[in-house]
Amino acid sequence: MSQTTLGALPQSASTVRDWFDLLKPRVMTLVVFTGAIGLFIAPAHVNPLIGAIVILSIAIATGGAGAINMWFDRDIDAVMRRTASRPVPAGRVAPVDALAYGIALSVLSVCLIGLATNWVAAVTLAFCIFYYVVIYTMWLKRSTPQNIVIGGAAGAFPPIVGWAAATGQIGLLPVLLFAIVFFWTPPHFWSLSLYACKDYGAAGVPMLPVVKGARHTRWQILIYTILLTAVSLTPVMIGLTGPIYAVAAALLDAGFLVLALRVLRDRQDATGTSLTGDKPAKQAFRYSLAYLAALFGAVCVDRLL
Ligand code: HEM
Ligand SMILES: CC(C)=CCC/C(C)=C/CC/C(C)=C/COP(=O)(O)OP(=O)(O)O
Repeated sequence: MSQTTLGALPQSASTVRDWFDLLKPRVMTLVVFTGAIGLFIAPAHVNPLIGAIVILSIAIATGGAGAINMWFDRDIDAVMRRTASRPVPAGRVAPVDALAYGIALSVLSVCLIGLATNWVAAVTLAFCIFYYVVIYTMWLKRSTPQNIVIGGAAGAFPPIVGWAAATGQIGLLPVLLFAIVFFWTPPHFWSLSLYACKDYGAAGVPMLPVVKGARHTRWQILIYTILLTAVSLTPVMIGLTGPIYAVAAALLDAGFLVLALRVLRDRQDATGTSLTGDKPAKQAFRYSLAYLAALFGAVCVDRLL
């Protein structure tokens, strides 16, 4: 179905809920959390009001970028069961309105953080929006199975934004936090894509399991989880974090490695398709969310105590 055809769909009335859903609020919570931790652990005093504005700006940016993503992806979202009832493909919000809403929020977020803090934070946030909308959504998502590896960097910028807002600079610790989210994204998303894979195939999105198959994806999940373990322990190795983070990271990494191994060893047919209803992949996806939240929580506790 072409985007033009969808754009011409008759519209039914939108609700406040639709405008809220355009912001991808559930994903936003964790993105904003990582940005807030970047702000909290920075070695600078931040006025609480300014801190609240920074967190709000990251939330508005994530929401704005999400709305533009939903505008652009309305053709593929209409094909996938998971996304077909979203406000734009379901015809409750006109594509042009979703685009205008996303652009307005994106501009607002950059102005807000720039006026409240500094240009380093504003430029980093603007680049983050650009990366998610243009590099990931418009370019990589539809063109390569490495889409979420390279494009996934978009979701890794918020800790740098938070730190930059507090200090006016980009430090080594937030860069390591960026790297953690970067290496976390493939096991996070590929675990999900193992059992949501058919949808992506139908929509023509070249996600890894669609292009390379489930067996290859299982190996990639394990490889990236090992890389994630190495990266998440780097702050400990170079003395940027202390024992609280060291213990938390070691335990969380051990759990993720066990689950990634279970995904690899899941009972499967010759093509790698699960015979257990993808139970291990579902567990790994859920664990990925708890992992990132707990790891960032541990950095914060470790640095502030
Ligand atoms: C390119 C990178 C990523 C892709 C393709 C991706 C994709 C997805 C998908 C498809 C879901 C399923 C739920 C839904 O329908 O929205 C999901 C859930 C989720 N993702 Fe990601 N994700 C990525 C990166 C991230 C990042 C960087 C974060 C946060 C730091 C994040 C946080 C979450 C959360 C919190 C959920 C659970 C939402 C819920 O409760 O439904 N994701 N992700
Ligand atoms: C601060 C800021 C601007 C952050 C933007 C980065 C961001 C929102 C990262 C989260 C990544 C994400 C939701 C990917 C899913 O996109 P998708 O299009 O593949 O997923 P979908 O199929 O559910 O739409």
